[in-house]
Amino acid sequence: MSDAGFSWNGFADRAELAAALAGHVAGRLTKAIAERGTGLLAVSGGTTPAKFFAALSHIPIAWDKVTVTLVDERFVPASSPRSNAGLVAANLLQNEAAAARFVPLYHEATSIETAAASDDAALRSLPWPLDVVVLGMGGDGHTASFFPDADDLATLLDPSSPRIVLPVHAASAGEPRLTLSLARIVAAGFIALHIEGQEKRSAFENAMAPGPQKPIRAVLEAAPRAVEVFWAP
Ligand SMILES: O=C(O)[C@H](O)[C@@H](O)[C@H](O)[C@H](O)COP(=O)(O)O
Repeated sequence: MSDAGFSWNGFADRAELAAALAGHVAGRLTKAIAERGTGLLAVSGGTTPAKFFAALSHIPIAWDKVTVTLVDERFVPASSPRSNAGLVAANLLQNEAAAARFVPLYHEATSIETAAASDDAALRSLPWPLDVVVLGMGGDGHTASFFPDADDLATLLDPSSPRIVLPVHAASAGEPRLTLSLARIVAAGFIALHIEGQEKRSAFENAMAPGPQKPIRAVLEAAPRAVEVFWAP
């Protein structure tokens, strides 16, 4: 299956997907390091990526030249079981990948707005654009923390936003979120969407069908290059 906005990569099982996606990401980071001396990777959290993270962590690339950050983060400390930073620390920043520099999004702040503003300033020094971004997707068609019920969703999805990090309030999100802006996500050299299971496949196909635009389709339509979808049953 292929479409202008995406290219479909289906796998027989989740282990095969994890190995393939890890290989693609490692290759893209190696190419970036060769071309510009550094690699910048943003990954998503949630329950899907752990196997992919483990596979990537074992691949011997020049991890000391790679900066890893998050596509989005729940407004919780790394010690929380809800923390994406905690997930990345436990599953990706291990083995060979332990040498990478990690830039988290969460830090204590009086509000999510204050945290997003200080993140926005702090992350400006990273070697943008992203070389690789790995997105997930919820059954409601959200990606990153672009939840369909988010306050001011239009700001989050603004492809011309000057912001790097934005605050998110969405009843369905569980807690306030910090997210990379769509503008930064779609500027990545390689954009992967990692989804697993029939429910997510159906949700993706529904989001691509004519009808009210879901956030995942806003990302695909704003991306200047096809998004590589990685799916296994
Ligand atoms: O913080 C998060 O939860 C993620 O960044 C989010 O965008 C995730 O990719 C989707 O919600 C899918 O989550 P699952 O992998 O748990 O289905």
